Formats: sequence, structure tokens, C-alpha cells
Amino acid sequence: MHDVPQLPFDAAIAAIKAQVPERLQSPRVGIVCGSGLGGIVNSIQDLHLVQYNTIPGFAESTVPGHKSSLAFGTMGGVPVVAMLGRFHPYEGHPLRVVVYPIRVMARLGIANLILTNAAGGLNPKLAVGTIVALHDHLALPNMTGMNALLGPLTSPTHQRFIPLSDAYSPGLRRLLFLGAHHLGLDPDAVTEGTYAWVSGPTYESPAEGRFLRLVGADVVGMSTVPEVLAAREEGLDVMALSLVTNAVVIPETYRDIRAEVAAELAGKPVDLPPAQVVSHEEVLEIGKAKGEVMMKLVEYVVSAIP
Ligand SMILES: O=P(O)(O)O[C@H]1O[C@H](CO)[C@@H](O)[C@H]1O
Ligand SMILES: Nc1nc2[nH]cnc2c(=O)[nH]1
Repeated sequence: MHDVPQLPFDAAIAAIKAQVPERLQSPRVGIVCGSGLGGIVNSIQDLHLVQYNTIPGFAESTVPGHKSSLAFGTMGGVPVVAMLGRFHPYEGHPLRVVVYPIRVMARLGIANLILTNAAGGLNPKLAVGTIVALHDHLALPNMTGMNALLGPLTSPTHQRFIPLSDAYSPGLRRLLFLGAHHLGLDPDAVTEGTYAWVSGPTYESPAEGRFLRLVGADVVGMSTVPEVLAAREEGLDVMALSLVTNAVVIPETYRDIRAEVAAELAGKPVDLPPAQVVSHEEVLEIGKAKGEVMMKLVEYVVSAIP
């Protein structure tokens, strides 16, 4: 028998309940704010923040654009809890720590989880600023030993083997597209697609981007999938929204340095286009600029959940 590390669920729930008024202690919907998307908190009324460092078992988020608190309150009258800051494996957090807040929110009573993230666009049809509702994911780490559900079950009521064919709730996506219609959004502003999960923290090399596109991914990021797995194990309905913050550069050809040198030696230097390099600053900037639409859609879905 393995020595199972105990997760301090009871202490976490007690610490949260000591800081939140009773009327907000049983949220119906959990929300996770992605990089630069913490502005979603602005649509929460009756706001009460609980710092992660006061909750047993919670880590601290170390990524710019992520805070470290749970936001309790209401959205359109519905009690919600939002994570202002998530944990990523590349920060050094073990996967069981990455998904621990999802399990705590499930124990607080949420039935639905809305995950948001910033992602790179692999599908050339996706303009920067597009919101992609995930209908599937492709997670090489899951298939090769970095699955968030590896290890002992965290509850005797959990199933060992979790299907993923139905991981992303069609019902919640239906509400999302009704919301996009009611908000008068351009039909191309919100679409559906497949998210490739990579561990990061490096962005994709050209060959990696090409590979992920070839195997069917539309967007790529370094989060969300571990949270989806834990949420499904906990029996939650899940919606996940990616904001395309940058296009992953997938050149058809590489610079031909040998030809450039030959041209230079022949006195005909080549004019080169500026290299496109993604940065987290750019990701955060787009998140801030386009986060408002994400916030309005999340607000609509939360209010419309039956
Ligand atoms: O997925 P979120 O947390 O939104 O953040 C995304 O943005 C960061 C890279 O810029 C990575 O953490 C990536 O996963
Ligand atoms: N892996 C990855 N994560 C991102 N998050 C935001 N943009 C990107 C990207 O281009 N690649």
C-alpha cells in the first residue's frame, strides 16, 4: 500500500468559510481566470476575496497576470467563486497541487466550472482576439505520464477511469453561443476548437507548432487540461474558453542562411522581414484589451445555467 499524501480539504473549507459570509459559502459555478483575464472579477457583485496563502493546501501563483485569491460573490444573482490566478506545472507545482483548487471548489458545492485561458492560435483562420470554446483537447503530456489523475483517488466515490469523449459540456457551449448572439457579437468572434496542452514554459518551436496543427489542434496553451480532468473526476460540467492572444508562427520554410551569405558575398544583401517572437507581455496586453468580451460571455452563461 502506498503512503497517500492527505490533501487538507476539511481545513481548506473551514478557512474559506471563516472568511466568507454564509450566503456566499455554497457557490453554484466556479470560474478560473486565465492570463490577463482577471478582469472577470469586475462582474462579481457582493465581492469577498480570500487570499490563497490563508487556505491550507493552496500554493501561490507566480505568473504575471495571475493573482492569488479566490473571489466569492454573485454574478447575475448566482453565487460564484472565481480563481484569480491558477497554478501551472511549469511553476514547479506538482499536478495534484495544480488541480487542488478545483477539488476544493467542488467540495464547496459548485456543479459547473468555467475555465478561461490565453492561448496561441495554430489554426490560421483564428484571428487574435477570437474566443474559442473548447470541444476537445490533445494532451501529449497526459498520454506520456503527466496526467493529473495519476496516483491514488482523492475520494472513495471517484471512478478510476474517466471518459473524456464528453469532457466539454455541449449544454454550456449552447448557452455560450446563445450569449454571443444576444450580445450582438460578430459571428467570427466566438468559435469552437481543440486545445493542445503543453507543459511550457517555452513557447512552441516552429516544428512543434507545425506538428500540433498537423495533428488537429486549433489553439495551444500551458494550462486548463489538468483542471478539466480533475473537474470531470469530481463530476462537474465543464466549459473552457481560450482567448487567442497570438498566432503561433508556423513558417513553411526556414531562413536559408547559406543563400543569404552567398548573396552577401556577391554584394546583394537580402532584405529580411522582422522576426515574429511571442512574449507573455503581448499575451497579457491582448487579454486586457479583449477580456471584456470574455467577461460578458461568462456572465451570460452563469446567469443562464438552469
Ligand atoms: O493558460 P493561462 O493560464 O491563461 O496562461 C497562458 O499564458 C502563459 C504564457 O504566456 C501560459 O501560462 C499559458 O498557459
Ligand atoms: N504554449 C503556448 N501557450 C500560450 N499562451 C498564450 N500564447 C501561447 C502560445 O503561443 N503557446
